Amino acid sequence: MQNFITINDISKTFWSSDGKVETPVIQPLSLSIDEGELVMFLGPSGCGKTTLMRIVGGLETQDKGSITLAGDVLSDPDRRRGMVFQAYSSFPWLTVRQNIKFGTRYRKDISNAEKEEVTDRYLNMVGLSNYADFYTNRISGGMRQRVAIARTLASSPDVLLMDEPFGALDAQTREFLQFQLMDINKQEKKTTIFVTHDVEEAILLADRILIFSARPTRVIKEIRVGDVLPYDDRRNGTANMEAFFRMRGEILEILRQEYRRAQGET
Ligand SMILES: Nc1ncnc2c1ncn2[C@@H]1O[C@H](COP(=O)(O)OP(=O)(O)OP(=O)(O)O)[C@@H](O)[C@H]1O
Repeated sequence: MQNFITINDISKTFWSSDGKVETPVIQPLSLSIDEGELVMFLGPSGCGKTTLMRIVGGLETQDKGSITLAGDVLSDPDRRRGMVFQAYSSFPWLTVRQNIKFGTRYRKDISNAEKEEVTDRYLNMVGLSNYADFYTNRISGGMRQRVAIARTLASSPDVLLMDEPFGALDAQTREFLQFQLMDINKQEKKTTIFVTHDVEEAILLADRILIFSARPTRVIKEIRVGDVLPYDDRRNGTANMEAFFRMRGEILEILRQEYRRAQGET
């Protein structure tokens, strides 16, 4: 479905607690995301990427504008939007398996037996079957993040919202989960918004990269990665490296220019 998520003229300003200092973060901004699309948000630090994602997730309210999901206007958080943050979040009094199963708790579309199957499926997918009965305060941070991702997927949201989910992971776990996410996105056609600082991660994962300006933010560049680097090549590790590095260089230059512009140098 085209325009599965639409962001219509959203604006947001934060105010200091005494109401004297305003920080305009998002000026009227509109964009749309298709069903099954994996869109990466890139932009200078503090430009408003997380704020925009939190507004899409219903965790932050916009001053003006609206968000629709499959035609429905969104407000409060609901099960249709699943969020994964950088900080590892899991319930330490539950085992790995129980944590993941917790994601299925409010699902009415599947039976109890299917909830067990779904739990096992995501437990395997994130490579934690051998740790199923461990409490999550007895596993590493990277493993806890895998639990959080599996739990969110088990809840079967229509949209996955990921805020630097792999930012704190070691290189191997990060790469493993990046490929898992690519597979999930393609197999389940899971619409995903993913915030990152990592240009290479953005190119590896994205159907489309949106580069945001400094505050108040707007989209300054849109890149359909697959036009230059076909998805299968990226997934199989056979991407044209010259094209990869050219795209990386172009993006870094846009970010550099935006940084300088925001500092008043250009
Ligand atoms: N609750 C809040 N109250 C006041 N200001 C806020 C609040 N949340 C965010 N901000 C400010 O809004 C701006 C955008 O923050 P946001 O976290 O959305 O940026 P970001 O692009 O995700 O940054 P980063 O890439 O560094 O994570 C920043 O200047 C931040 O200080």
